[in-house]
Amino acid sequence: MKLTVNLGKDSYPIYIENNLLKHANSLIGEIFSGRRIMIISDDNVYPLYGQMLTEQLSADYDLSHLVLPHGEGTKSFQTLPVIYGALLKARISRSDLIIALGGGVIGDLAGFAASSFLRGVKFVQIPTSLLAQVDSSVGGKVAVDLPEGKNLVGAFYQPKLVLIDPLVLDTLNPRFINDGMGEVIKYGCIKDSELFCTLEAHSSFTELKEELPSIIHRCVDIKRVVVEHDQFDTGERMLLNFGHTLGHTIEQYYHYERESHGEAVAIGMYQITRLSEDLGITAGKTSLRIRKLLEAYGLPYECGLPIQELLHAIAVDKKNLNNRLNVILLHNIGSSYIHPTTSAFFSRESNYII
Ligand SMILES: NC(=O)c1ccc[n+]([C@@H]2O[C@H](COP(=O)([O-])OP(=O)(O)OC[C@H]3O[C@@H](n4cnc5c(N)ncnc54)[C@H](O)[C@@H]3O)[C@@H](O)[C@H]2O)c1
Ligand SMILES: O=C(O)C(=O)C[C@@H](O)[C@H](O)[C@H](O)COP(=O)(O)O
Ligand SMILES: [Zn+2]
Repeated sequence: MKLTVNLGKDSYPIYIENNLLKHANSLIGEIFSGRRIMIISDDNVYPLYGQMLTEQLSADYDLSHLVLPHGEGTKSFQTLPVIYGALLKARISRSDLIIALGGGVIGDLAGFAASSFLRGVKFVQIPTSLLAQVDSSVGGKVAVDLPEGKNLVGAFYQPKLVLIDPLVLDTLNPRFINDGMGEVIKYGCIKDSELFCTLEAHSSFTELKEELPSIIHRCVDIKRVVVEHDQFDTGERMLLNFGHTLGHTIEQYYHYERESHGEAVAIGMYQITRLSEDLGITAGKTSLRIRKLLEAYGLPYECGLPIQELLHAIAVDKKNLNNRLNVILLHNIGSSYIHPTTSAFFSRESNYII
């Protein structure tokens, strides 16, 4: 399956196919005619898939690689000099290429390094986690975290190519399968009630496996359309942030060490919907449907934190504009909108526990 993200001169193809990694070479050759390639990966993924890639590419290119420790802690400002140093050592120039081989951490981090090194080096996304395949490898948001908040330093920088091989998910830890399902459920909530119903009908990842390539395709296609309409996140793209206002603050509160991104977003989606349902904004029973689906796919829906604890981190959310906190709410499943509000939305009951 092939999709194209149409963004004028920044357009790029996305391929989704089992065993794609085995012939990545030819697809990379279609978009890159330079000499040097640096593969950036982590210490879980590179031992599994690095060789498959290097065996194909080493005949045609000067290859180097950088393997970083896995985990969200690596997606930090402190890792950037390590990457820039490796790029300099490998003599990567603007005519060369960076390949991000890994989950969302590697994609966001290597993508940001690619956007900033020499003011921009081409990069390719080879996402290996479910979350990265359905969400982070597409759309060009690249970033690192700061202690004060998620993704606070970043750029919009589109890849030249995205290669999605669903078979690599066979080696992914079940926790991170569930994690990726958090973003899949998000797409159902914001844009696709049919997808949501399909997920309800299967009610576990094992049952869903046969349909996985088409589910990945559906999610990527939803994101493609949104990004084509609003690449720079000034309107419709904010809908992709459903559950993230609370989700990002939960991640930050626990120093990016407790809830994974998908888990935190899962809690965020349920809790914001519970709040908006209480306010009569969202149709009754919507939060219950979300909660049941999160439970079925092994995701949390609460974390026991008083919402007061999160207010300062909510204040640095990137959707906040002109002193308005823009939160993403649902009318009902499949229908989302941007709700401009203030911190009173979150603090009207001071002891609200999420
Ligand atoms: N840019 C975006 O649009 C966007 C969208 C969603 C999430 N994100 C970001 O993505 C990050 C989370 O991504 P993630 O969930 O992929 O985390 P991750 O990159 O940490 O990957 C999860 C874990 O799985 C391992 N792994 C990855 N692929 C594997 C495979 N095939 N086999 C075995 N192990 C494998 C990794 O080493 C890691 O331990 C967060 O930082 C989040 O903010 C960005
Ligand atoms: O691509 C987008 O736009 C998204 O919001 C997708 C989110 O799933 C993702 O977590 C993104 O990194 C959040 O971006 P941020 O702008 O809230 O940092
Ligand atoms: Zn996300």
